[in-house]
Amino acid sequence: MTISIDSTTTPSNGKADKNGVHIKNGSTVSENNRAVDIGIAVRACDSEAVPGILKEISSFGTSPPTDLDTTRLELLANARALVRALETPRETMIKHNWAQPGCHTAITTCYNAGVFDVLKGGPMTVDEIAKGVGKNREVLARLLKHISAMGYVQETGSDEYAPTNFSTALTIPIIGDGYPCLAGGALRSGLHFHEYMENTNYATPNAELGPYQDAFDTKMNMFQYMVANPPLGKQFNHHMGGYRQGRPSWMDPTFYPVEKQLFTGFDTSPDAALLVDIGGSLGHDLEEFRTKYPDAPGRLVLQDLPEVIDTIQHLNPKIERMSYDFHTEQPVKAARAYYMHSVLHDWPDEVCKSILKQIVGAMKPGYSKLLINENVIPDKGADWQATALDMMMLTLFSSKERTLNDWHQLLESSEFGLKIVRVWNVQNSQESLIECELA
Ligand SMILES: C[S@@+](CC[C@H](N)C(=O)[O-])C[C@H]1O[C@@H](n2cnc3c(N)ncnc32)[C@H](O)[C@@H]1O
Repeated sequence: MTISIDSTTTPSNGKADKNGVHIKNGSTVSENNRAVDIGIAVRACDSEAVPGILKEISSFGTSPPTDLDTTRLELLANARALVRALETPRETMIKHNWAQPGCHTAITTCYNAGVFDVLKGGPMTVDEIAKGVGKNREVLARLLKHISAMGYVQETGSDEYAPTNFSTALTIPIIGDGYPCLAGGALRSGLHFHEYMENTNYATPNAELGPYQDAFDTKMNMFQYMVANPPLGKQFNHHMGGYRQGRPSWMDPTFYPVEKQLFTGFDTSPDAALLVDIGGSLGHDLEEFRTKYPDAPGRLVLQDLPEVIDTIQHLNPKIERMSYDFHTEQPVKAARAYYMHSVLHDWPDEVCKSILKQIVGAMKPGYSKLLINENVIPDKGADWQATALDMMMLTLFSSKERTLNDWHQLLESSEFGLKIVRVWNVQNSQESLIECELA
């Protein structure tokens, strides 16, 4: 069967451009669709691939060691490939447009209502859950039904649910807070991005008046907006603590030889700084460093905006808290290493240069290092988590996850006199450690 779109019919409140493309509310529909048979939308996306994927999966045996992250990730990649191959395009389209956004909505609302905290003691009925959280039963029942249909809580009876490891993990604030934080202070920008691009004729987004400012009708950047709209700021800081859990960490000896690169040759004078974490949020990285290297010499300094530093409740007393705006003079001079984790990706090159200028001004030639913990997007075969983050950077900050070439261009720009000494990485890590020194 062939569907046809009547080329003489323009949507009543839409318009057609000179290519015959219908434009309505910022969306476009190409008339080329007329050539495609609807049958393709209702058959498995790639039945021919299914036997090969199943063979690959069966090669893992009946009880693969899923505690080994490499095995687990390979199996997961195959399982995802199997789902994509078996789903029809129509099903995938419905999943993207109804099921996944609906699931995010349902989880966010239940999370804010405290449902997952109560459900931890389950199985329990919706009546019991609604009573436990003191909220409207009718809506909770519908939200839970969708979360269950998506497989994230377990249905144990009619309007009765049991927790899963996923729903229980949501009760840890650094895991669960990502939902209300992104729902309230971020995702709107992505939802309106296509309109922003249409309105700007697909120009590279502008950082001052970008998609975020457009969608949120604000002059603030995302950090400022979240701080100005509590509890988004606090939730964002939790999210920063959560997204990195379980990933390979640069401070592990198999990733970066910390002792050889940082401790050897360290200036042992009393006020010498070992590591300055710039834009370090609540200090999760320095906490991890302190735990992994309890006898490390020198000061550990945590720097972030005062609104963030002032919200820190628990921090190892050996870590110094310092309110600092990274566009101003770096107060800690000649540290062994200045460190930034997921900071430069938030900003376009011009803003990064302002941040880098302050660091370079404080570095001691032949001694100080700049350590950047970020994605280095490969030319081929990029990881989906890294490209997902790139979409966030594009729509939230008009910035990007950088390729190796991008990093060379930014960091080795002649105005700084920096050179990349080495890019460190390990298997299964989306992030790298880019080690720089003054040239
Ligand atoms: C994406 S978060 C990364 C946080 C942390 N490094 C991590 O990886 O979990 C970026 C951090 O930069 C901080 N930041 C934004 N603007 C800043 C500024 N002008 N000066 C200092 N820190 C800033 C934010 O408050 C936030 O904590």
